[in-house]
Amino acid sequence: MHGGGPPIGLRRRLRRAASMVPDSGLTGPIEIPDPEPSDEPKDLRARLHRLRTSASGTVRGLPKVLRLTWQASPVLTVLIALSTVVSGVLPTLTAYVAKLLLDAVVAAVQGHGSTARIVEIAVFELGIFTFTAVSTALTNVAQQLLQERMTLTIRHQVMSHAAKLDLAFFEGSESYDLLRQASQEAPSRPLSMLTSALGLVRTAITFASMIALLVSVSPLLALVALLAPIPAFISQSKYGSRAFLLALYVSPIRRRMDYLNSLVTTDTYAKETKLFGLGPYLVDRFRRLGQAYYARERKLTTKRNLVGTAWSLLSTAAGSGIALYIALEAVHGRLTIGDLALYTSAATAVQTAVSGLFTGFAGMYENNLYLDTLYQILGTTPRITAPPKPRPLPETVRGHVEFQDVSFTYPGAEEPALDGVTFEIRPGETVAVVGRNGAGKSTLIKLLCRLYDPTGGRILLDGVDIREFDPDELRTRISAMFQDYVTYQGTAAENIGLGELSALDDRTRVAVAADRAGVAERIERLPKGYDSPLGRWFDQGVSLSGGEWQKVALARAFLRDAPILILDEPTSALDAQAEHDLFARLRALAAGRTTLYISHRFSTVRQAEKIVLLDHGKLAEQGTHEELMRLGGDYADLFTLQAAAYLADAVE
Ligand SMILES: Nc1ncnc2c1ncn2[C@@H]1O[C@H](COP(=O)(O)OP(=O)(O)OP(=O)(O)O)[C@@H](O)[C@H]1O
Repeated sequence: MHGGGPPIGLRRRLRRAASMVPDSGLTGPIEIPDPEPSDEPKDLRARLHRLRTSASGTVRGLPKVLRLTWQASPVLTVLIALSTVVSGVLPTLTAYVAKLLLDAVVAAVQGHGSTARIVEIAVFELGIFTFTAVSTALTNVAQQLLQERMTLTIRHQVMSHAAKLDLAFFEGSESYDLLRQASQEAPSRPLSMLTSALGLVRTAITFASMIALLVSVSPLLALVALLAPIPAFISQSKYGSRAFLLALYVSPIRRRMDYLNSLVTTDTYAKETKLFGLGPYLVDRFRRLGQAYYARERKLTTKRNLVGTAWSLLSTAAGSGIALYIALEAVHGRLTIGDLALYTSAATAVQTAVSGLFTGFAGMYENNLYLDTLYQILGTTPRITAPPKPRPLPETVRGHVEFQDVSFTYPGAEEPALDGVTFEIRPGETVAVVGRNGAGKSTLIKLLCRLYDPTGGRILLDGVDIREFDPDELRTRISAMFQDYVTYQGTAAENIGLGELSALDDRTRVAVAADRAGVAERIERLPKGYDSPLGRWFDQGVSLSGGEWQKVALARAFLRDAPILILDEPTSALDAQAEHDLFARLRALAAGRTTLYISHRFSTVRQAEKIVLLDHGKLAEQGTHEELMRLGGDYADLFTLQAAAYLADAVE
């Protein structure tokens, strides 16, 4: 188990909670599972054991937190630690000075004390109050600054680490929550963890010094002050841990509520929700989920507070009994009025300290669980890395690509996406990959870009296994447009320039790339030309059509002067004319470059020098258009099917 990870019992319960909530966010039952675990022994020994396990896990999480806060700012960390110790002693000191003052006043009233002594104590008290105020202010400043520093440091760490992670991490289903939590929740956690831990230290100091002070007055009083808060402590620990469990159990429900909320309030979904009339259905589901969540929360909050109050009344009764006893003792002169005041403030302080101990620990425990996700992300190492001695890529890559018996199965998948694929692309050749949906075409491209490594076989570039190169360097020799290309919220020039960072500000190169993609004229017509912001995040952003966005993405791919060009369905959103123009230009563009494109449109596919047909991950046919037509196989069938549809339309 991870040092600070949830104990195994909790993990099991969480898994069960997750499995009890339906996978779909849209349908299925909405009830929340009961946070009370039923399959775990509830006797005292089992409870103590659970407490010990979670306590040791939490304590083991501390050094890592200290390292994080130290990294963020050593000065602020020391400042906070110092002020904690000081503020731990201050309440005891204040109580003691108050006792001295009272005793001095009583003595003066009885005629055997001096006013000078009272003034002396009052000045000392003023000093303590001033010191308390200053140290509280300093602690607040240090805490706020440290929080900001920590948030920046951790978000920076998560971002720079995420930038190095493999595509597999992002495409895996578990990563979504991890990344979201690490960037949204985790930054604030280390400081809360540290504050809770320091709070514990402070409380412990107050507690110990108060008890010591009480012992000096009367050991019996010290014992009673120690025992009185126990009932309150027990009820706190019971309901506090339940509240935490509930929070964890309802998080899948809250996530679903967030999702439903975004479906109704986000522009991208608005068209469909309106057309299919989903609004009332989604809103009602949100309402019912919210009700179930609230009902459970209400039950727990009410019970926790009512039962908690009942238990703490016991403590209060015990405390008041003692206060009465001291009062009577003071009347008889066996204790002083100052002792009575001291006991009153000590009893309150000890009681607050006891509940503080619990809250502090519960806070640490909870923070530690969140931090676990942070460590999990920071501990994930990319698998696709450069070999110890990467082979340098030649200055001019010829672009000779060979797939040799390449197989690939996605992590967690049962069926292979590619199965023993062997084919060759000669330098400068243009190859089209065709096949039905899910045949493995995009997977082929991901492997060539080394976004995944084959599970079997190898891919050669100019005769060298691509795993021998540094993947980052390899990727500089490849330019690609993916099926799900990105629409950046930036200007037209930036949208194209991101294809080659060194050319980001080179307006001439950007314009040439735009021209190649057939979008130059459209960009020039925009209000600010290449400086027009695209996308709706901007006040004056221009909304491009789907096909225009695709041309911008193509321009981005064309900007990079790489020996290998990969286009995954480059014309899916283009009109017939634009598609024709693009392929007419592609010939010139692809000259001297190895080009691989995926397309479902056979009119464009037939122009390729070689066509590769994938079927269920296997290479089924390859050759030129004429060869494959003569073969009369799957390609010929698909081509004829599409051509017949066009012809039928033409005849009608
Ligand atoms: N990230 C992934 N994790 C698991 N399985 C995946 C992943 N991506 C794709 N697959 C599966 O791998 C198979 C091949 O997918 P791929 O995207 O390569 O198909 P394709 O030929 O490009 O399809 P299309 O024509 O629809 O774009 C599919 O069965 C798909 O379900």
